[in-house]
Amino acid sequence: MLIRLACAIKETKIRTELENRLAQQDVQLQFFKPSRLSWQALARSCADVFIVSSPTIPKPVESSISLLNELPESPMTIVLHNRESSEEHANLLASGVDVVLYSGIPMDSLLEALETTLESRRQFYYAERFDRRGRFLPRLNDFTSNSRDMQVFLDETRQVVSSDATILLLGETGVGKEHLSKAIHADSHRSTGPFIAINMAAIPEQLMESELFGHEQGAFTGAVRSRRGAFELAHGGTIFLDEIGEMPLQMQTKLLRVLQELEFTPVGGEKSVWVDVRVIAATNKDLEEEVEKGTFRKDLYYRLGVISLTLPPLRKRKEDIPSLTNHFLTMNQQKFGRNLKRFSQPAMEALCNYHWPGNIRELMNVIERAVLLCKSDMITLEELPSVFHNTKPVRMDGSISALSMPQEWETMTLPQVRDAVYDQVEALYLAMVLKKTHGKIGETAKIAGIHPRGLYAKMKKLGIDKAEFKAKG
Ligand SMILES: Nc1ncnc2c1ncn2[C@@H]1O[C@H](COP(=O)(O)OP(=O)(O)OP(=O)(O)O)[C@@H](O)[C@H]1O
Repeated sequence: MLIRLACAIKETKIRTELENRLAQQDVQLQFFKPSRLSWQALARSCADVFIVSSPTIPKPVESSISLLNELPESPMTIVLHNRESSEEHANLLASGVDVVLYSGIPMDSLLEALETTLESRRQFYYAERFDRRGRFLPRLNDFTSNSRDMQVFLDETRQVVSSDATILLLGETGVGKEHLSKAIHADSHRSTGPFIAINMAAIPEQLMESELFGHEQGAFTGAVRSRRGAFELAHGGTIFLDEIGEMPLQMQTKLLRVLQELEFTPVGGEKSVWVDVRVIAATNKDLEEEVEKGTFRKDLYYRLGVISLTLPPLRKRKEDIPSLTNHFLTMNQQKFGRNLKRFSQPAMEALCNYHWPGNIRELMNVIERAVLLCKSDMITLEELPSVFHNTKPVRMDGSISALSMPQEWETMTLPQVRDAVYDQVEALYLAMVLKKTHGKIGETAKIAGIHPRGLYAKMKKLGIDKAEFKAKG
């Protein structure tokens, strides 16, 4: 992360020295004119460290300093004092200033003292990250798999961890793209830097530029304070751009430029900011198709996809379902203080036969629910949602099979049975039409009488992959 240093310094010599010495570091300097200083504007600069000459502080000093101390960044304040009076020095410290420096000391000593403050700020961020990293960030060694596809995938991933190249992670929703990108970050030489994730689908279009690149105060109505963007926050680490396929074309052009130069100008700003960031982008969209449709820039697609990795869906790595299930069982036992031994055999079989449209996220949720509902020390079929009660796998080859009437229906409610049957019928119908159209979405949607977007959503939910029908065509 870049450290923002806001200065309102009367001594020109100190200003010049600061500019010269800090220019090459991870420090972004902003100078305010001491003669026309607005304390409110200074406070809105979103700085990590303030350095001000004592005569610039409006009276009463205590309230001016407490205004800075209460800012969301919890900034540090350094006051340059032009007199060597220990009483005034003590008074400044008592009003909440972190460091008081006599401006008459040799320049080297002054800069050294300033450097110590900057270093403690770096440690502040490092400590924050270390905590989070220690508790949450997965490592690549945590990813073990019995599936051949997944093993190949993990070998490929290990080969690219140490490089700084941009990665494009592809795969259906919930397959673990963000989880994996955290592991790539934690195993890379950037692990002591921040990991910043930002989801393009979750940001309104008009705020996207500011979210990514920050803004200066007054840049637009409502921008009362300056704000850092995700790229600046990720300095020294990794930025994860989730749902990149949702990024509007205009922003794609800006992103492409930033990826090429690693330099950007915050909205409403004048100076460009340089950052050292590794970019990992992810999407569950077919970007090639988006390029063909003209909704995704071809040059950006190539730039992002220097290394392109596709995480297999859970239904294509069924060998891993038992170990993942047990992993989530242990996790939830700890979370809810339960002591459950295992899954019954029919329950585990049902989990393995299911087509998992929501992938690992769905599995995680199903296990959490089962742990909460379980009354004995073993999770049975009853504790799984109704769709698992018919363990017959849905056939995706387009052939129609008669609906089965499983024994479990005897104990299910009518709405539960209706849901289970409805999903099964929809899956069989769509598979039949996709087979006929050789996986063409537009044509299938037309026959089905629904919008292509609705068709995509249904296929995603039901775990239907159009590629399976293309191959057969
Ligand atoms: N290998 C794994 N081991 C344990 N938990 C995992 C694993 N992979 C994914 N998860 C968990 O599954 C959930 C979904 O994963 P994640 O958010 O990374 O998926 P995604 O592919 O990025 O989804 P989306 O495309 O919807 O953003 C997360 O809570 C994540 O922690």
